[in-house]
Amino acid sequence: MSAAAAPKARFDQVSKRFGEGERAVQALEPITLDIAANAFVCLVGPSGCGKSTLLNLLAGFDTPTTGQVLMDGLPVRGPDARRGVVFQQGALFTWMTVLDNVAFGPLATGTPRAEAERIAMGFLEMVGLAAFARRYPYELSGGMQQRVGIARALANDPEILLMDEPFAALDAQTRELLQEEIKRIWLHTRKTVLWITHSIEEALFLATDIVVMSARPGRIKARFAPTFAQSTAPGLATSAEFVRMKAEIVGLLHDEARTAQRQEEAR
Ligand SMILES: Nc1ncnc2c1ncn2[C@@H]1O[C@H](COP(=O)(O)OP(=O)(O)OP(=O)(O)O)[C@@H](O)[C@H]1O
Repeated sequence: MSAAAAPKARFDQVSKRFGEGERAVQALEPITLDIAANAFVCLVGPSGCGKSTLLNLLAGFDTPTTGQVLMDGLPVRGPDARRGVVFQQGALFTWMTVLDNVAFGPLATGTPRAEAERIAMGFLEMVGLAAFARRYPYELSGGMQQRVGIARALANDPEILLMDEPFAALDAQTRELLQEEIKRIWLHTRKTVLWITHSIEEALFLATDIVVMSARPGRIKARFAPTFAQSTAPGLATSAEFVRMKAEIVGLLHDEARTAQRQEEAR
């Protein structure tokens, strides 16, 4: 019998507490979570349950209070290019062209300019923005800027993509189109992804693994393994299995959202 494949990333009994004394916030209870290589993991949970905290710990932006965060079995000690991060707002360099934004990572690691631009153009083509390479971010819509952000993250050839509500600021139509694009890119690259969303439909559409978190202090309440990420067929959201799973996750989140609301009111 073959041993189970080692996870790409692991949260090993990771907890996080912010601050000291009476004002301290226990953001995460000890959490153990494996992220398999090539998985598309979506974190869902009520506001303030610690989703961004978890993602930031894996990014290396912060350190756990207890436990450890591992990538390929080794502790994460700070940000590095093997993990690419995309935030809610693209955080592009406003003074650089789209091409230079995407070429920035390869240039920073010493890739000659011609080669860096070739790499950047390849990813701009992948997100459908090759024609906008010489434009500046302010000339692009919010959705286009997010696509540049994704191309920029991919250009660094990270082993894991960390996406903190990357589509939250977009309108519903743009969001749907970008979800299709992300699915296409994931099917093509099979990058390991950790993705935060408040949209259960988005999670069902994209994820191979949905992790439902409880209200703060964050714990893992349930996990689901939907199969819709493998399919680009139209009408997935109306299939019986999609509707059933969505209802189950909505039900689980309902009580947690109530608890989170009460916590907010008590603050
Ligand atoms: N740097 C910090 N200092 C103090 N408290 C913090 C800090 N960062 C996060 N918190 C608190 O930790 C808890 C978890 O926050 P986090 O941003 O991880 O939640 P989230 O699930 O991503 O929320 P949302 O869905 O609203 O983005 C919250 O109560 C938040 O106020």
